[in-house]
Amino acid sequence: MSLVASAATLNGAFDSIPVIDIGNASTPEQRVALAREISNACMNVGFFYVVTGHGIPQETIDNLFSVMQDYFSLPLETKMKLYHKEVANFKGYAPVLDSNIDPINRGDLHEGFEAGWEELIPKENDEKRVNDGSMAGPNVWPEEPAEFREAFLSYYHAAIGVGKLLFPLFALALDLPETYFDDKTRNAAAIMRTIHYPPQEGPAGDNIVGIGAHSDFECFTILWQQPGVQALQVLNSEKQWINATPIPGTLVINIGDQLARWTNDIFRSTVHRAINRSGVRRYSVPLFFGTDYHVQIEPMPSCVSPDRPPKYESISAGDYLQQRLRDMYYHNAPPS
Ligand SMILES: O=C(O)CCC(=O)C(=O)O
Ligand SMILES: [Fe+2]
Repeated sequence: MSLVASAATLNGAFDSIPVIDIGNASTPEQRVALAREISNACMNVGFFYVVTGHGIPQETIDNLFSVMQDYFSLPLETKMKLYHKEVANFKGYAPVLDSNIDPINRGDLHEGFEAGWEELIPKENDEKRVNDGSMAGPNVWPEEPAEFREAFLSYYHAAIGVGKLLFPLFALALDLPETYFDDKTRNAAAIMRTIHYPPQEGPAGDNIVGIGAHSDFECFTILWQQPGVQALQVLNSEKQWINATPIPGTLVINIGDQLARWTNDIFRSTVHRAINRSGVRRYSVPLFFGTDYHVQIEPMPSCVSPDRPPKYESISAGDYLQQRLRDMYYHNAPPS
């Protein structure tokens, strides 16, 4: 069955999020079977958990979790020294209510710290940085906790490894050669955020939630969420919010708008939100994985048919991302 025909059989009325074991993918047969599972998840849900084989050591996760807790406990004025509206492309610190991802809301009840690609041992001429085009700009790092940069980047590079495992599987899932994305993802354009959601006790419906209903901007997101604290919810086609309960030892993967555009919405970029009503602080770490920023994104031929004409114009990945970031952060007063 063609991709377009398969997509037409799936209606997005899921009531749970699939868990996919990416550990057994060494033989061609295993890879094809795995790609089929991924394809179904992307066409019907747009979200899945990956279990085993993601390869991020527990110690790397624990170290990041520990520095995040220390960092977000610092006084606001210390964190505001790296305010992200004064840093290129929004790297650095964003305080609570600074972003508003859902225009019907008043603000997102979380604070975050964001950085992009950087070698752990700094390189004088890091070609990956230089090639970032419209998204270029160095990272900034807090002075304390002292281990913050190392813990952040160690996890970052491990998560990039997960993205590199997934792109060939997405290609197979789209009936493309496994190498299809290789020359489009040389610089692994990826921005990672560490996020702290304070517990929320106010009335429901006051238009402030942890992060309002939205879809992600890049190709796909690799999310670590703190075990034991439920907050993330995913919207199905029946307009029901389905809990993406943290499952220890897994990462959550979700399709973003760039891959949805590329696949003419055959892969779903599903709306989600996070509300922390647990009574305790909650931490999460999304890494937004994209293509190189100069890559043009337009519906691919295998995802277009007479019944499914192209839904999107061609746009460069970097320009698209910049526009979406501006809309999110300048929700009250757009920059002139
Ligand atoms: O914190 C979460 O669980 C989700 C975060 C998220 O959706 C985002 O940052 O785009
Ligand atoms: Fe998101």
